Amino acid sequence: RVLSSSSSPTLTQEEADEVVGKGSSLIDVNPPRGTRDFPPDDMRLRNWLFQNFREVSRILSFEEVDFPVLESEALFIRKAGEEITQQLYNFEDKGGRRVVLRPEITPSLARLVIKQGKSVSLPLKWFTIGQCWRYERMTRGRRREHYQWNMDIFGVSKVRGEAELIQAIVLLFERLGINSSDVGIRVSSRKVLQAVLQMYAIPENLFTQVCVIVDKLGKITREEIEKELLSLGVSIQAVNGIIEVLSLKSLSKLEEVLGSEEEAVSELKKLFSLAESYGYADWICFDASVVRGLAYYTGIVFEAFDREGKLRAICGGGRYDRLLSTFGSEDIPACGFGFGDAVIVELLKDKGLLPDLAHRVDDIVFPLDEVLDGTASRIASSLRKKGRSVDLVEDKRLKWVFKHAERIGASRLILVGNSEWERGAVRVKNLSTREEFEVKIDELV
Ligand SMILES: OCc1cccc(Br)n1
Repeated sequence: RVLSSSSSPTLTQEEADEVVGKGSSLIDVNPPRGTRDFPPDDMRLRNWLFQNFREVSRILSFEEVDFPVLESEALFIRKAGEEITQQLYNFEDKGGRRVVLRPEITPSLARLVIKQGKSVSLPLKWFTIGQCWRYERMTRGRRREHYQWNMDIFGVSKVRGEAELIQAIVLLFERLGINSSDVGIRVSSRKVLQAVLQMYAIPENLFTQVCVIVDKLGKITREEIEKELLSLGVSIQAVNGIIEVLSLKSLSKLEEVLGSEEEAVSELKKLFSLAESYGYADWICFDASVVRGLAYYTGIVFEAFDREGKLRAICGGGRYDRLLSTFGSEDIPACGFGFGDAVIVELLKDKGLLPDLAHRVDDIVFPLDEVLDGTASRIASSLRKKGRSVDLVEDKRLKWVFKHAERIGASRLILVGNSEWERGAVRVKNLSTREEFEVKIDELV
């Protein structure tokens, strides 16, 4: 049996040939449905985006954490009918455990906070960038994986937490060249809906399901929303009241409806006041229709959107003060957001803001004669030890080498030739000034 690296028996060569068919059709070279490869150009763009995520996280003094993509299914079993829990990429592993490829990261963050218990001092501010999965019938041909930047704060109960997170989002956009005329951030609070449900004496235990339904406002018809709410036992008066309040776009109107003593109102006013102090007030707007689709949000919620209205939400988040108790632990106030890697790239494309990230190297070293291949290796090695990126080329015509140098944006072309080498030197061509000169090897830096 052919042993794989994990020394568990895999296919014999004959079995492998049967699978592929000796000399017959090629295997399917595409990645699994709904997933992506990242060839060099795409990987450079992804690294550039993730480097900006990381830099903003550092600037906000967040610490990086990471988790397995594979999690226990139990972490994501929720009864509120969210799309995310109805599309779990779940399966039973060989040990009979129910596991999932995680659909989001917040539950893993909560799990680690609980696990670390008293050993973590609050507040804690963690960030991570990780791949998330869903299993959706490919009828809609949507992706099954994306990468998400998450920033979360545990231990801050005031809206200072949300204000910090929104600044991170604004800083990220500004770093990418996006401004507040391109993108806005809608802000509301689930306490708005909570207050409305109380006005209509709707039982608290329906709150989460109502949130998940009204999150679909704008995505499904008002009739469908009404139907789903009525099926929960919400009266038609309450349905109309809910939709009326959720269509408010003015905080002062909300205050007229709910009163200034209502927590939803005072918290939102505080957040908008902090936004002025942070200097990002022009980015945010109150919009009562924002509830976000995750069951566990309990307070302020927000989402960034492109003002042309062409794209899905760019990122979103909110407060989730009672997530830990759903895992049987003491609650710790928390807030966070998720920022996916797909919509932002569509927005950058639309705005002509994709950066030029061609492959770049410092030097190309090329022996003009194959007997100098050892010398060329020594020169390349010496430059690399000094931290220069070097592309060591051989078996190519000089014409190709010049084209290659242009293509990868090399700064210098270092030609190793017999005559120069006899003088202990090499020929250096500066590819930006086109200057060419001979350099003694021990002076080459
Ligand atoms: O935002 C929902 C979601 C979750 C996991 C994977 C993908 Br693609 N999308």
